[in-house]
Amino acid sequence: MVRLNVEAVKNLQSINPSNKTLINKELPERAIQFGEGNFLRAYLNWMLEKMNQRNLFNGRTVAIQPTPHGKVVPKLQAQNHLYTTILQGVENGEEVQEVEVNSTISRSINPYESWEELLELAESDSIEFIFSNTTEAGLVYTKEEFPRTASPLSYPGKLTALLHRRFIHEEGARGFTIIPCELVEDNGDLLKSIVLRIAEDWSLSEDFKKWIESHNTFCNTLVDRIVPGYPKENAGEWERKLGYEDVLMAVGEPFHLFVVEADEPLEERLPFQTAGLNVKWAEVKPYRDLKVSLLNAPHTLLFPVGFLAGLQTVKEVMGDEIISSYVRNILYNEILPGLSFEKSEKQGFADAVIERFQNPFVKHRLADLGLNAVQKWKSRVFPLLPKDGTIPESMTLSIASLLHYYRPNIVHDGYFMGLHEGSEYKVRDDQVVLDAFIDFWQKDEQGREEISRLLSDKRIWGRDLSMEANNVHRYFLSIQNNGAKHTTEQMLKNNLAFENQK
Ligand SMILES: NC(=O)c1ccc[n+]([C@@H]2O[C@H](COP(=O)([O-])OP(=O)(O)OC[C@H]3O[C@@H](n4cnc5c(N)ncnc54)[C@H](O)[C@@H]3O)[C@@H](O)[C@H]2O)c1
Ligand SMILES: O=P(O)(O)OC[C@@H](O)[C@@H](O)[C@H](O)[C@H](O)CO
Repeated sequence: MVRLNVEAVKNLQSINPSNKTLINKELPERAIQFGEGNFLRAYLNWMLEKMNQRNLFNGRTVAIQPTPHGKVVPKLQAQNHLYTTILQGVENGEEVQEVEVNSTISRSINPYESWEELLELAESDSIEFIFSNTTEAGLVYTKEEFPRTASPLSYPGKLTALLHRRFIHEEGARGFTIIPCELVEDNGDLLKSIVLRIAEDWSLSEDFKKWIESHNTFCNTLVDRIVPGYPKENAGEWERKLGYEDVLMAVGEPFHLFVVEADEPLEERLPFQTAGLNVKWAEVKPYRDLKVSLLNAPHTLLFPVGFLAGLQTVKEVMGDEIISSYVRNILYNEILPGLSFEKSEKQGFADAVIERFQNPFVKHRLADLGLNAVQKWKSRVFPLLPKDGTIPESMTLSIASLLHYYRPNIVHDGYFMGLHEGSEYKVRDDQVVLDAFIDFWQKDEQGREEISRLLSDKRIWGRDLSMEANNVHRYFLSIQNNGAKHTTEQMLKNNLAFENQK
């Protein structure tokens, strides 16, 4: 079977003239994107494609590999930077499906090999926008040297170097509109503050720092679309249908929401709404609170429980009577009451989340939700806890499950592999977190004292959770002895009995 590339698309277009992939259209490079992961490709690039199809944006982006271990850039290059987006779901009771080839990436750069090629983009007149998605782990301050002739390691380091090149290239140069898509609170403000801090570390001039402030716009954003990415289980089926091999196929749900908070009107330069996309130029916080609390936090909470119960995907979780009741308990009983939104609004959002979790086409793998889970606990779950700091029952059970899930079988550099019912899965998190769990599981036994010590470690959780040690230990033991499903069932029964007594 042929690999997806320009030739393959031309052949398809000769067979099927309704295939409108914009391969022949010369479009200027108008943006840089740090990150080339599934999400960015099935979300931002999909939106750019939609605009290009309507002659609205008329531009392409240059994709930058954010880390030295990236594997996507060579794949993009082997496919002339083309890949397929597959959106599937149920809307108003009707099955919907959209499959198209995305042609919005003009080229891709591995900055660790071609640093100067990246810096040259700073001198381009056509580039106006910088997008990014480097995960929560990428949007962080790292103290590092200014290597000048080689790429800094961090994303903000690369961005600072790029901005600096633009600043010194041309006096009074126009800056960029910088739109980070990482799921981090106040991502634009944070990125700007990190860039300014790095400029300070690197002793760059005051004029440069002023230019960052005055000539560049950093937007806070909120992104929403479930993108499980490559369809591992039925890739062959898709390739037979499509008529080509595509190792970068990205599956997602049709639902999408992009909230962008900008100091300047952007719709004219980025006509998302004109293209019919669900983009709001609005204050991010209310949307973010609702979405992170009712969609991301439940993801983070449900994954270890479902996984230990022998389930693989969110859809399977929703098909399991006990574990789906657990999810509903989290959503409706533990999270919803604490959210300060109008009742019908939060109820409506929660109902929609349940429907999105049930999407029969989206195979959102629990093991993927589990990447960087402790970081996600900190940013998504802890803000939901009651003021007195106590942890509700379902959440406590989730922590106990997380402790089991973070059990190393084989340790590698920067991650470890866990083992459950004969299958391996990857655990990635901050090194300090990984080290603490490696240490915990090396102990002769994981008793109450050890659990309490682990929970009290602020380097892991950012807070002391040891007051929940008894409860976590109880669930931890029950999962060990009776399994996660039975433990969940008991927890729900006890909870119900307790609720009925009140
Ligand atoms: N997949 C989804 O459903 C979805 C939906 C909304 C938001 N998101 C957000 O998008 C992020 C990425 O998801 P994805 O599905 O594209 O994952 P992915 O693994 O396909 O892509 C991750 C990208 O981040 C980069 N990256 C990873 N660690 C990094 C680090 N430490 N420093 C710099 N760059 C780093 C990778 O190189 C890659 O470009 C998630 O963390 C999430 O916050 C995902
Ligand atoms: O992508 P992650 O792993 O950071 O988070 C997992 C999910 O909660 C997340 O991807 C959601 O599906 C997404 O945020 C929906 O917009």
